[in-house]
Amino acid sequence: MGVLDDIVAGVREDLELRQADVSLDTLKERCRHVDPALDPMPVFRGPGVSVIAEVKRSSPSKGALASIDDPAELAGQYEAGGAAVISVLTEQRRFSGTLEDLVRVRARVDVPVLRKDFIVTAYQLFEARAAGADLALLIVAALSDTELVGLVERAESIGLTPLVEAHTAEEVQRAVDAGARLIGINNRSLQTLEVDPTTFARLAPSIPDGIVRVAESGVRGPRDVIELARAGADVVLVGEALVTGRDPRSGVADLVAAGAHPAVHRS
Ligand SMILES: O=P(O)(O)OC[C@@H](O)[C@@H](O)c1c[nH]c2ccccc12
Repeated sequence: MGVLDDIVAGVREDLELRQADVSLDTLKERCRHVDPALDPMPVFRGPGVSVIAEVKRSSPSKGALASIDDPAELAGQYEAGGAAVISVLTEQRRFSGTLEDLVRVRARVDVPVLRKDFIVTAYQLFEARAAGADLALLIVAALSDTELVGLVERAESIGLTPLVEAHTAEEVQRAVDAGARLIGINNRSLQTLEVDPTTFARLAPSIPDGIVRVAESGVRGPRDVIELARAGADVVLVGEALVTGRDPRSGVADLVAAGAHPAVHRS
């Protein structure tokens, strides 16, 4: 069993417990009382490379990265540094995140918030929206075509912008066919956990014009942002470098500055 299957199996177990506790109808009711979702697409489509800054305590590949006792404070720093969107990992077993982290982040910042998790059922989309999320990650490799199409549609119908993550040309095609407007290329394989920084540049050309391109994982600093901008990235998603760096606010600001004039760098 690959790492992804293993993680999803754990996610499904935890999900069953929550579903026994809170009904789908209750979640739908909560969704009616949260503020309407924010749309990240205008900023993503605007000039420069947007930065999605991630609240990430640990990962299966690296173990503990940062304790992050106050995720809202960290998110506030990211926002002050110019992050377009805050990503919050809510997976518990491998990434030490919770939905409560997302609720706290949402209460602090004014920019859109992404629920980063292993979403396999509509219930999790309603959970995300009820917690105040504006975007939700959908990982192509974890889903059948029918599931992917259904979750993209469901997300859109409740105001969530799905970020559809692919790792191969075939997965990019499946994301496009599912109607994704926002596609992430993950430089880290969720099967082997290896980062190959050339993955984005290799696959970006297969994403049709008009779809927003997100480069995910392995971004260490401004130079990588310039490289990815040249390769066609509209957005970069960065976790580890920011949570382990000295100052999250200036860390984000440096990435934003590097991506501010991508046309100059684009070959
Ligand atoms: O910490 P990094 O290397 O900057 O990567 C961030 C983000 O891309 C990574 O956390 C991620 C990308 N896709 C995922 C899917 C599930 C969990 C985590 C991820």
